[in-house]
Amino acid sequence: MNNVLQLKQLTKTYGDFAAVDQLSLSIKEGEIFGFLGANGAGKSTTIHMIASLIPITKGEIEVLGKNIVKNRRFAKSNIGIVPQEIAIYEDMTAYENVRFFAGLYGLRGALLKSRTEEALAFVGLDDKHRSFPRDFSGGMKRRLNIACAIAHRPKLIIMDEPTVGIDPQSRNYILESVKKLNAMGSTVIYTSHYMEEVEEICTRIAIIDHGKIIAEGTQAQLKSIITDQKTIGIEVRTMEGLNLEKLSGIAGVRSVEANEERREIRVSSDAEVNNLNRILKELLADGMEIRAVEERQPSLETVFLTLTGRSLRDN
Ligand SMILES: Nc1ncnc2c1ncn2[C@@H]1O[C@H](COP(=O)(O)OP(=O)(O)OP(=O)(O)O)[C@@H](O)[C@H]1O
Repeated sequence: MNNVLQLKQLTKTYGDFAAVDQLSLSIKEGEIFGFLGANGAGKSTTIHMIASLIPITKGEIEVLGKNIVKNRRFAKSNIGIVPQEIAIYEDMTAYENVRFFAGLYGLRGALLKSRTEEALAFVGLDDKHRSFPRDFSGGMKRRLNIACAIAHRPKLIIMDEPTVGIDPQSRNYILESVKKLNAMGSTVIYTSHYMEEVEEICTRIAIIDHGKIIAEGTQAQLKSIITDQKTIGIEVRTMEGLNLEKLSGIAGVRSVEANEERREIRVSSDAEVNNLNRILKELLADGMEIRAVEERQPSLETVFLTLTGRSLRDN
């Protein structure tokens, strides 16, 4: 498979501070690639350099094998960016907005018209051609923003936290759209603070911290990095009687999570500590009925926390 995007030692400095620090990465055709990082990790700065919105301090970016600085127009026509801040014109109709952005990418005439209509239909706004975005919900504005970025059918679509602050229905719609765009042949870079979204759609992930990639791979590969912990899932008949504090106090236990829906208790412990008997004994002593005990992979959240020392969400 060909590389759609290649970053070579990409660096962006502001004075002495490196927001992006010699970052190298290859993304292949057909991937949905996730950028995971806490606030300030350098995700947006990287994306802005890829989209030629800010200059590169050092290093190189290639889109479909071509240097983006030397082949500006080529790069632009092959990239569609959905920025973090919604970038649409409130005083233009939905149709005019998409037509305007598609026009910037060089589409003209009948093709401009058909692609504009196609993009609006794709995001489910085909009955809103003449409506103004000022009357739209947050989710509809996001969808319009996506239509503006995809009308020119770019090979690479970059979405910078497209689901922040929108209703669950629009969120699902956007996630489904990402999968559909990917199935139709676009490679996607997706950044999000929501770990579940990344787990649901991304084929490969880079964990970015302080402007560098600290880990990269498929979910299974990232999870296998965590070798100093083991996680067991204990399925119970009901959660009644569950005492999380008591379980957390058992020697070697690092975290305990209860999933009501699946009626599963997940206990992560130091790999070298054998505390399974003790855990089960405590549950039985509290009158719980155990249905199954299985080994589980750590969650992506645990991987992130272990590698970066901080949580994605609460900063
Ligand atoms: N124009 C600028 N001047 C100085 N520092 C900047 C500038 N733009 C970004 N930075 C700094 O670079 C670092 C990376 O910022 P960036 O926006 O890329 O992070 P991020 O991972 O996208 O975070 P977020 O999720 O908040 O968007 C931050 O510390 C930020 O303060």
